[in-house]
Amino acid sequence: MKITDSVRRLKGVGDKVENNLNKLGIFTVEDLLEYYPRAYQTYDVPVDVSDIIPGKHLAVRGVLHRSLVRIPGGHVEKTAGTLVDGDTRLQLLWYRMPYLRKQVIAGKTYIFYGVVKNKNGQWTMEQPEIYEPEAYEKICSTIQPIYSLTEGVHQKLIGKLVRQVLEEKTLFQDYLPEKLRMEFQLAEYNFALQNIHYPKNQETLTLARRRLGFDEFFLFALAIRRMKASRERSENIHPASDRTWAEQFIGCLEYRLTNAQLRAWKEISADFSGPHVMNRLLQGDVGSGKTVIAQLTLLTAVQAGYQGCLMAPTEVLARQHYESFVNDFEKFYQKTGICLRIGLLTGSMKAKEKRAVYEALETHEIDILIGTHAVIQEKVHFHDLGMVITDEQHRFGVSQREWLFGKGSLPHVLVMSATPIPRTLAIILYGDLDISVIDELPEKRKPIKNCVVDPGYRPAAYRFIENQVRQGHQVYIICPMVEESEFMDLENVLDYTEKIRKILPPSIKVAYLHGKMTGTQKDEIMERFHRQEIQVLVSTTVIEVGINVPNATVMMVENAERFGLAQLHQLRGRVGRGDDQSYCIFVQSGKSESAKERLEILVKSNDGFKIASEDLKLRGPGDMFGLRQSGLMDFHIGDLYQDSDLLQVAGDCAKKYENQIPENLERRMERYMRLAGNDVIL
Ligand SMILES: Nc1ncnc2c1ncn2[C@@H]1O[C@H](COP(=O)(O)OP(=O)(O)OP(=O)(O)O)[C@@H](O)[C@H]1O
Repeated sequence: MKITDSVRRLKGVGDKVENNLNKLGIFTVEDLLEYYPRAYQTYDVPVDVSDIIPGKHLAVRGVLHRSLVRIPGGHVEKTAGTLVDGDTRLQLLWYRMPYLRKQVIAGKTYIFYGVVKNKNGQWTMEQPEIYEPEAYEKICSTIQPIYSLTEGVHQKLIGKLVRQVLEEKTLFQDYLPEKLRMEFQLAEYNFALQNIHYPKNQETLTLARRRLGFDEFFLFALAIRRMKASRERSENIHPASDRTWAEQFIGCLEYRLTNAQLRAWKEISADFSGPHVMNRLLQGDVGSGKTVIAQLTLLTAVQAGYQGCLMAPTEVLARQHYESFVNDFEKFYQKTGICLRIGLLTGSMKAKEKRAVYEALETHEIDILIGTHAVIQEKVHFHDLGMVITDEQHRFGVSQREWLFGKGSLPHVLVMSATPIPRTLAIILYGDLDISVIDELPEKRKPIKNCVVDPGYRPAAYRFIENQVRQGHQVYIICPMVEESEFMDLENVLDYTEKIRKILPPSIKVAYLHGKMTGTQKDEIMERFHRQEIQVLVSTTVIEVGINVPNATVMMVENAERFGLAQLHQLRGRVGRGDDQSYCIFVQSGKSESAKERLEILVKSNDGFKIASEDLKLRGPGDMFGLRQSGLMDFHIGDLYQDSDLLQVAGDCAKKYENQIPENLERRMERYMRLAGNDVIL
């Protein structure tokens, strides 16, 4: 067997299973081995009912004195049973599993595995796994993997297939020389694979994770270094030396650019007149003012006679940029008489509208095109594209390269990023790009006032919100779910909107926004929010990136404990974008002290990188696969924030051993580049 073989080679994989595995992105044996568990379960020694500890995964031993019964009522079919031990009773509850009533026999001893919660005043274990004592014995004191699943692929199947491959002892040769492994304290590769799937104990799991995380970062860093070394910087065929429009534009702004913005602009502007095409990263924390730099850049390209294009990661954001560009360049026109023609192209536009945009681009009747990535890649032909601005999640891969360069236009490229990463790490990750950093917020900005509260604070929060709206401001409320779920007791956008409409006076317009709405519906809501026709927007995290409504001054996050801190930091970045004092209310449901402590980090700091890194320290390495930070450069295991030390090690190692690494690593390098969202970077 070779690792590049199809999973079809494995015992137990026929057409149907293969198809289902493919849905999970598993095509080859290697894909399967790198389909790492999303979490682990520790199967401890069983306890008696009287010894249960709520809130923890537990194995409880007990005899059901009566058969399981059906619980009437509710939307979902329920089956229940009760374990009794002296005065303590534990209710066992299963949803949609009526067959258990026949399988589980009264009078027999079982082990029930799950989390004990207080449900309506009763200790309850929901959806417990059921084991006969002999079966439990086999897994007792082990750490078992939990894989993400899809229809037709269950835990046991993946486990069985993975074991089958792991038994092939000769499958992998560690490509890292032993000397290097020793120097950087890295486990051997086969050991790591074995222990990431079936850890012997917590310690071997930590070692495995470190090694495999290292591999991802190392090969990625190596690929970036090789690319940088091998790439001959293309010639600058779109020089632009006249800055007068940009200077006029700066003169028309209602605010002064910060020193950091001016510095970034100077660096970008120097690229325009340099000998090589621009390939630059513009990095700045939330709300630091990257958009105006993008405007200056595009304006300068247009002044030199070229077209420019700005690609946004979502439709909502593309439209928002479009509206603000049209607005800002209209003001510019009023003051200077210089007219820029802006176009919009998104997936949800009608075919006829799109055709009109294609035509206008070819005939150069549009100077700046704003759109999403999806549409821009296909049928678009520019007359002379000189400048492309994109975001970090969409650095260009092979297909986009064809699109960009196939037409011989060789434009400048500026990549924008709001991910707060220290420069040393940015150099490893973006080593192929020049880097400009906006490390300063506009001077008039007042720091956001934050608080972490429990749900009992809501009435006061609503009064506060009402007050802010009376003063002309707007409010976001974030819920983790779109609609109610019987499995998770979390706030959801639809019910919350209904509830808060009743609580707030009718003059306050409340609307909702979530990812299941169509593009047009979302646009409509966002436009109305921009126009201040909506004062309170209840939303999922769809508004996480980029939304800019400076009039919004309150962000209330329900079930804040459910989110990663980096994500909460991005969310919080939606307020505090204007001169007014802004507020962020994190509502923590549940009493967990550690969750509160985590959220307090946000209250204390506004430094995105520090926040994400502190988060890890608090949670400790035991929670390695817990809440991931928001998904920039999704490596399988490595997380930029949690593993920043490892990234640094991998970067150092790539630098030091660049020329001593075996030749045949190309395939794997490419693999990790693709993983991180970059086929091959320009
Ligand atoms: N120097 C400045 N002084 C005052 N306000 C500014 C300055 N620069 C930008 N702004 C304003 O700050 C707000 C945020 O800027 P912008 O939308 O460019 O942020 P961003 O860097 O793109 O942030 P994010 O990554 O969160 O989208 C905008 O309303 C913008 O007009």
